[in-house]
Amino acid sequence: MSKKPVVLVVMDGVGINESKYGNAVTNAFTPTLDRLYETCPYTAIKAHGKAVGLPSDDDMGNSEVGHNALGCGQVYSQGAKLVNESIESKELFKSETWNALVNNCKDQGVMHFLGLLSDGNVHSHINHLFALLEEAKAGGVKEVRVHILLDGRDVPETSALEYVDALENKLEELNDGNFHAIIASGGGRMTITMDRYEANWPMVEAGWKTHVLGEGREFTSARAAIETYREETGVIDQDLPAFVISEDGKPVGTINDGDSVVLFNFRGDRAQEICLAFENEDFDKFDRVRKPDVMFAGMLQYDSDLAIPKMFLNSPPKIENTLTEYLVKNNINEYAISETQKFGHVTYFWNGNRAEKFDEKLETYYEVPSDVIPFEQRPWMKAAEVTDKLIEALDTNEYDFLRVNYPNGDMVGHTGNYQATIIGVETVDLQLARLIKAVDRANGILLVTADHGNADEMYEKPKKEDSPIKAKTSHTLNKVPFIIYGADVKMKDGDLGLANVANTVVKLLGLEPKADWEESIIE
Ligand SMILES: O=C(O)[C@@H](CO)OP(=O)(O)O
Ligand SMILES: [Mn+2]
Ligand SMILES: [Mn+2]
Repeated sequence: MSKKPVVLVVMDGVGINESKYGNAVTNAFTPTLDRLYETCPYTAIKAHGKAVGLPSDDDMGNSEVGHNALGCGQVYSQGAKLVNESIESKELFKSETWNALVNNCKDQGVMHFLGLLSDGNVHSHINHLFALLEEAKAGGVKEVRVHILLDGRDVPETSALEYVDALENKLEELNDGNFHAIIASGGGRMTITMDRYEANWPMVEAGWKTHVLGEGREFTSARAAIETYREETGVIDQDLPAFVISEDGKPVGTINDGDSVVLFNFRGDRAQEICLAFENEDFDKFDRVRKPDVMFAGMLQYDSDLAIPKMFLNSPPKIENTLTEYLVKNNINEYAISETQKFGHVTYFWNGNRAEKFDEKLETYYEVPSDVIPFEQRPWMKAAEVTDKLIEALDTNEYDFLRVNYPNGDMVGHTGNYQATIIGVETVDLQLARLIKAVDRANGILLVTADHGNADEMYEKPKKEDSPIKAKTSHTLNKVPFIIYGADVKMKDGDLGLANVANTVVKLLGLEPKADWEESIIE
């Protein structure tokens, strides 16, 4: 077996885009990446759509599906697709869980729907909410409250009103003498409720106050809240403050004993914390003030090892037979590192949404705490600290396979700040330069890739030639690089994607490629 350690770098959100327009990758000063492209075998691989198990090729890639594909070598139907199918076939509404939720609240209580309101299809889809509303009415539910998280991160940065209007129209169409559904609360997805990896619990606390307790600045409609906040703050949708809808000085939709609550997001990282707040008896992350006795369910089970949440409307994809599982069986010693914002990406998503390790001895995780600050103010994030630790690990010569996620291209890219994103990409390039030296010392192999694009397209495509520049905050449909440094190998041509990486790693580690995975990228 080869003794060369393999180091894999995920440059989160760094895709390949031929156009230089608003391209914070090609317009950044990246001497290291440039040198790698000039001197190493490389190819471009798919990171979006069907290649990563999404419903269609119009779906941009994202970290969950990207890391799943990288870490398991197979293409699984992902949450977005599974939920579409179970809604279309009506399986979801025949489920015991759905019927229990409806029966729980139809005579006395209220049904609450909470989630991200857009058609981004990364965490949720507005059509799923519409189907839930229709079926709640058909099932005899009389009172419904909708708690909306505004997106602007998977969809254009100031598009919230389009989705709010669409929802208000839907509610108007459904409301009659027997059915009464209204928006009750909301706020930007980066200010309340949707924190991840315990980076910022106060965000979840703010969400709890808004949705459950009905405490916060009051407005008569979601539109009024959004318009007022936009005027007062000038921030984009994801950062809009929280709001509570009230009538005659009273919030219209607090969450109370006997109610049913459905979190309609299907992706797990940003869904788990609020689930814990609803479900855990001995919860200590913040003072809930009041914990209503509700029937709570998620669109999916977000973590099946830890059973979060306990009730769910769809089973998650059962991702099995992963790279880590195969490597630890072969006694390969692994090391995984990132900062908080992407820590679960290189551990939990990488291992097929698995929180537990396969082998405590052979898997080492290291998390560098992220800043809690808008990342356009610190586009370098914790990249240097992450590299320090990674180099330290590599220098021990104890690890055979090391992986790292640098969040900069993505997390800074999502702010829509072009200048900061260029600095983010340059930061990653600087880390690659440091890593190459350490890889040389270890006589190792360095793989450089990404999970999807983001920084490669920082401006929306102009509608007309002279349209003003509009920032783009979402991921892209572009391919991502796959570069191999330190090994004399030949790349295959053809239609390759993220799922082809696992067998490539296996080959470079000198192991037998797995026949039931997508083929390796190298001959
Ligand atoms: O921030 C997030 O939640 C998503 C975008 O919705 O980004 P990523 O998939 O890169 O984590
Ligand atoms: Mn990502
Ligand atoms: Mn992202």
